[in-house]
Amino acid sequence: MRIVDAVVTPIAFPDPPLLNSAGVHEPWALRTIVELSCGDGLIGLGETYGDAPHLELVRKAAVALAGADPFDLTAIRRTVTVAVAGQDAADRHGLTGLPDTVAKVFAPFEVACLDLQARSIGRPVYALLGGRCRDSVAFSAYLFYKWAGHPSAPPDAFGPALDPDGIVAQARMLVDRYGFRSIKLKGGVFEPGAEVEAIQALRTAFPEHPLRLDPNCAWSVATSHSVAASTAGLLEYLEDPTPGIEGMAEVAREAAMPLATNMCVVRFADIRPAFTQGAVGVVLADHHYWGGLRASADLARICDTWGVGVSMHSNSHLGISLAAMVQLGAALPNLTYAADTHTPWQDGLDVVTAPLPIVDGAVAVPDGPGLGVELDRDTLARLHENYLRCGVRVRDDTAYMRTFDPAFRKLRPRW
Ligand SMILES: O=C([O-])C(=O)C[C@H](O)[C@@H](O)C(=O)[O-]
Ligand SMILES: [Mg+2]
Repeated sequence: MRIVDAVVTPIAFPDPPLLNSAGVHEPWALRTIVELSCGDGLIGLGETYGDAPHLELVRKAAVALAGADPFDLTAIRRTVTVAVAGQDAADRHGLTGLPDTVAKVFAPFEVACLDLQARSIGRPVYALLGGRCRDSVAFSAYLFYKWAGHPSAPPDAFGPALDPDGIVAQARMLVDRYGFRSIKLKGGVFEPGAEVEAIQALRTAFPEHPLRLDPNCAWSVATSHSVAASTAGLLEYLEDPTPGIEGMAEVAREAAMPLATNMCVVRFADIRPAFTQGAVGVVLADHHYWGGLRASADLARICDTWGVGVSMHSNSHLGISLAAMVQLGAALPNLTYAADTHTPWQDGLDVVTAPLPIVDGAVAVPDGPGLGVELDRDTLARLHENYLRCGVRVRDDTAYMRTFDPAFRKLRPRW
């Protein structure tokens, strides 16, 4: 098998005004869809970020992959490394430098190659990751403070959520629709006491659901200590309360609950300092920046060796990413927590013909060949038209927030 065609399509889809410590989601979320074809009717799919500097590198890598063997991921990674060398696509996660850039650019091609490999033998992707450990992969309800709608548009269907009652109503809507069995609140938006009240209200409304709070490093070490003390017994984990491995380690020494992260352990080089200092009890894997599904499985194995739990991180995404997360989640023996997903916020819109449904808070692992999803070409074309027209080229929650509140700044920590 040889790759004869690598098609890279940037897309944009509507996104509600979800608030976080950096600002607010813009009306359009960007993604890039990768299709690898071997000329025999088989197509492998991948999905990644849509920010312009990243897209440019994905395009360069795609050109360089013509003629590559989709089974030779070592050679494909080498080709990607050469194609992106010297061109840093630094991003808002602080991912920067060649190893981080290679991991992010290689990831959608690795997923697409695994999709191709699996399709060519009529087996699901999880079979290439060591086999299936579970029949379904659990996801959590991912709550956000949000405005009623984007200020330039009418209110959206989700409604506002700006206080504990609004957060509980949002949780109720997501739990009723999808059956989620655990709940994560994106914090770092209001002063910490208000967010603790929201957690207390969630605990009263959902006595059995494990709860998580993630302020994306909006708090100092001292504030984190105090929030950890007032949420002891309420949270299954507290995610990224404060910036940096050292700060997290200080908080972890006193916190009753494990600390989780997708911000201070984001590459293999972070593991030793974070784990030796006891900074985190849970790592949120994300194949989009850890370098694909196999690299994420390696991460999970290292976590297991250290007695660190594994969950999964998400950014606004569509159904190819969800399918990749499900295939990975199926194969990870130690996926001990429900994974994050932004899927409900896309309100049914997808780039695949039959999106994997979330039922009873979980996605049943598909047994069909490859990732288990097919591209919806009409929707792909429509979302690409959105991309051409929408004018957004890099996700910038802070700049968008500043159009409404010019004094707003991204402060980490803020409180
Ligand atoms: O767990 C996290 O930190 C995230 O999911 C990061 C995302 O960017 C989230 O904050 C968002 O969508 O605003
Ligand atoms: Mg997080």
